Amino acid sequence: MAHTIVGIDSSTTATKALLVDALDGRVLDRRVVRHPEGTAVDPRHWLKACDDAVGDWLSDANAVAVAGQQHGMVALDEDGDPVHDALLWNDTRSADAAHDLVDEMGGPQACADAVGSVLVASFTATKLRWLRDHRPEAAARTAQVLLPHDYVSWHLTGRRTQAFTDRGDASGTGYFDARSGAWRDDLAERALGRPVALPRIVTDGAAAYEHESGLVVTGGTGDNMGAALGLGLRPGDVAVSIGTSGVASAVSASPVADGTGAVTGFADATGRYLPMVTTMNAAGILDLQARLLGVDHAELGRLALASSPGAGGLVVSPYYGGERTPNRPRATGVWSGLTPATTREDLARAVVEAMLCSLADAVDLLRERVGGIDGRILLIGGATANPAVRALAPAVLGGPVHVPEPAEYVALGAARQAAWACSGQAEPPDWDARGTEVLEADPTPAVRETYALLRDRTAAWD
Ligand SMILES: Nc1ncnc2c1ncn2[C@@H]1O[C@H](COP(=O)(O)OP(=O)(O)O)[C@@H](O)[C@H]1O
Ligand SMILES: O=C(CO)[C@@H](O)[C@H](O)COP(=O)(O)O
Repeated sequence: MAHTIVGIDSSTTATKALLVDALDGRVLDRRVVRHPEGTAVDPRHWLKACDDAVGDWLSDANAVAVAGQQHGMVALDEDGDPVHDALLWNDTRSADAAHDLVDEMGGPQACADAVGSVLVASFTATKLRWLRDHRPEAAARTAQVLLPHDYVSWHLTGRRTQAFTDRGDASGTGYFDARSGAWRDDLAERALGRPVALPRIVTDGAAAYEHESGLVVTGGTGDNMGAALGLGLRPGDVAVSIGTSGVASAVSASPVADGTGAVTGFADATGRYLPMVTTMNAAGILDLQARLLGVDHAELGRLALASSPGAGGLVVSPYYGGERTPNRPRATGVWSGLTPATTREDLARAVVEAMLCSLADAVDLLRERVGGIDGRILLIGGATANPAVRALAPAVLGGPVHVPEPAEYVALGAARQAAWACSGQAEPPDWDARGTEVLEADPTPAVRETYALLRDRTAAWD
């Protein structure tokens, strides 16, 4: 029998599927199917994208797992059909609901103590509250709430079992106690205004469902937990992901409850925790800048590298779509320092520097609020392919940056979880670590200083 595993990343922009050798984690094939754009999406698109990406791989595979964009609200009726578009992690319409829920829970620290994180608009609970207040007829029909990865995993079982999730993704809902690993049904009910069914929690590395063919479906996890598993993230290291979101994350043996809200105290996919700092404006602002300049990513990178540190005095506050870190859901982008001498090269450089400054803030917050993070910075995610991002990352982050060999680490993490379930072992399989390139550059602290000035000056403008 073939020993193959399928790992799926159902991300914000696309479904990325990997066919992997179960024994050593070698990637045998890879497919990508894009998702619709926007922050509210009919979740059935993800099922079709999954089917199209996976094709006939499952007929021969031993196991499959899905890791998915965190937090999205998939509200389903009694028949399992969506009552509303899924509101994604980067949809900020529930910012007021987040504020109200945190107050109702007794304030930020009490909220973090209860669920591991201080709720912001990204969290599923806030989206349920928005549904209650703005789409009451849809809220009244909601029988079950799933996360994006749960919805796709359930589909892969043919819906022959009760829907399921894992503690990693559950910890991003706002109605799950990350410390004890149990649902807080009362908080889900309080958010939606009525009782609602939640998926069963599948233990890390366990099978959630086995088809008659022998194909095992495992619990899956959130995309950032998947990336940590795929990378084999070690204690002390920080993974910096530059996808639609910007993320700084680290594994931790103990739970984190940061009442300032900067660090979200998620669970991971191996029985530990994954404290994280997340930004909402990462690769997307490079995409927009490339469009505005009428160039592709390669040319954007070339232009940025042809400018100089500080982009000729141009500084950007990159919170174009509202921001989560800092918590400024109504923010828009701000450019400062345009002069008659500003060049296209400066316009490209300024956004790359701004995006990296925002990630450097995220790394600093993680290091300040979580102990023992003194290891490597590992850079992953789509925008890591950009030569300007690679060249400027060590300069802006102020030290060496390790870039693991290009791979879909979220999908690889899902595959590793699926292989783990087949192995029957207590720990995930010890697949060979991928090679890492070390990037170094002279630090440019002045770039971060001017960024911080603009960030703080514009805080009152939202
Ligand atoms: N060479 C590049 N330079 C800059 N951004 C890039 C490059 N290649 C891909 N991207 C961007 O990376 C993002 C996708 O990254 P990915 O980690 O897959 O994100 P997500 O998990 O949100 O789907 C997209 O915004 C894409 O345009
Ligand atoms: O909201 C978060 C983490 O809390 C995001 O990291 C989402 O999980 C989406 O990730 P990408 O699609 O950008 O990878």
